[in-house]
Amino acid sequence: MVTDTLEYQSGFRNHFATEALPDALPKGQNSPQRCAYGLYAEQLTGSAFTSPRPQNLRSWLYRIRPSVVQGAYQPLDNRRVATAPLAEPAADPNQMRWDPAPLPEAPTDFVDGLLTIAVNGDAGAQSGCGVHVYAFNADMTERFFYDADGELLIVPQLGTLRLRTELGELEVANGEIAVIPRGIKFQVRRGDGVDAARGYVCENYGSPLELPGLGPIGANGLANPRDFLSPVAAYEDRQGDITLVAKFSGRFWRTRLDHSPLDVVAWHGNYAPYKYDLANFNTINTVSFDHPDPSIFTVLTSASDTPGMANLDFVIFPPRWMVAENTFRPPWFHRNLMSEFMGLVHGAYDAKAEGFVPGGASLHNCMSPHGPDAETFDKAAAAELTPQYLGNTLAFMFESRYVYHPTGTALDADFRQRDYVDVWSTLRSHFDPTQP
Ligand SMILES: O=C(O)Cc1cc(O)ccc1O
Ligand SMILES: [Fe+2]
Repeated sequence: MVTDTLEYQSGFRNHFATEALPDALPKGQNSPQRCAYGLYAEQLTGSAFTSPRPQNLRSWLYRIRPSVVQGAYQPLDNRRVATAPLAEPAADPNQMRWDPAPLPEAPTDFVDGLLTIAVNGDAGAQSGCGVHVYAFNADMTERFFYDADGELLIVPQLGTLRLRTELGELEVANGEIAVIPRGIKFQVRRGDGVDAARGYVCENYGSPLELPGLGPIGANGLANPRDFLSPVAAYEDRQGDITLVAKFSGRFWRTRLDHSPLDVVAWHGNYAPYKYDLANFNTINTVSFDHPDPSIFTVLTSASDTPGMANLDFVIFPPRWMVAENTFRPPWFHRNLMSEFMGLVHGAYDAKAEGFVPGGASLHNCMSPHGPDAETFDKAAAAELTPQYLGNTLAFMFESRYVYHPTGTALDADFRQRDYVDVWSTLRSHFDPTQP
């Protein structure tokens, strides 16, 4: 358990410079003949060297030992985590919903507590994503992890997380998110007083998440850059019998280290983990009529090769005023090209009266019809349209141009709601050709 308060640097993808010891960062250059304190310089890139400047991501790490000091990797069995493309892709047009994944009884850490719900695209082609839930009750102490297949967008639902990364530590609570860029080594512990933790992870195989363009909204709004927080350098100089787990090309691997990989004394650059408190989202919505498209709630987006068609959009449905006049206010019935995975961080979601609970999930794939359940429809069609504050709510969506393939484990899970489609079955025809 960890109790200290952490320090952060603010700004989305800023060029940060941070050192845990004075003058550990070289001045005016990246790779001096000898680094201060006997450190090794190591560059970590998150883009091609030749990526355009706005997409160019790299950091310089000054560490006690370079990352090459490691043993040989051996395969590590992990049947709970899958990667796209699946050997037997199983997408179907049914609407799907799950209760929260059960919390483990036996000691289970974050890596062992991951369970894949669905994947899309092709990790090897750097497109699509994997959607996992995690449920764990043990801290990683001698185990560290990195993911070469994608960056990890972590959405806690139960229990604060302490993310100990090569570039420093972050604490992430319910209502906040964290992003660990591809390749960064880290371990996950529980925050102070947390017994068991649960939440969602989107493993983005595609281009790194960035802030959406604001178009006519202007220079401010939605997620503002200064609210994104990255850690300050923090290192441990610790020997031990350490295991480094890697997710590489769809499989898990492990190697031995005789030291902690969290040995970066100083770093500078724009490739770093970050966190964001969703309460800082400047929500913009209608003040006249009709329910806007949910793209207006985009927090972060990962571009695909086709402009406007995201590899992945991370969208939230935050607390907000509903004031639309002469309007059916909840989400409308719809069928979309984009595929939608949803989760609930807390409270209730305005399209579903029952059954979609915090920690649960739903999947509405390309062109699968969905929308308000029958109870929500009846209430909203009759509601008095006074200004209404939707306070206790925080849902999110991982929306993608690529169809999600649920894993066999998710399809067969006890916590899958096999009768989900019935939430719409009592919607009856009200049609009367004599009543305009
Ligand atoms: O399906 C959902 O609940 C997500 C969603 C919300 C909304 O307000 C409009 C469209 C949409 O897909
Ligand atoms: Fe939808």
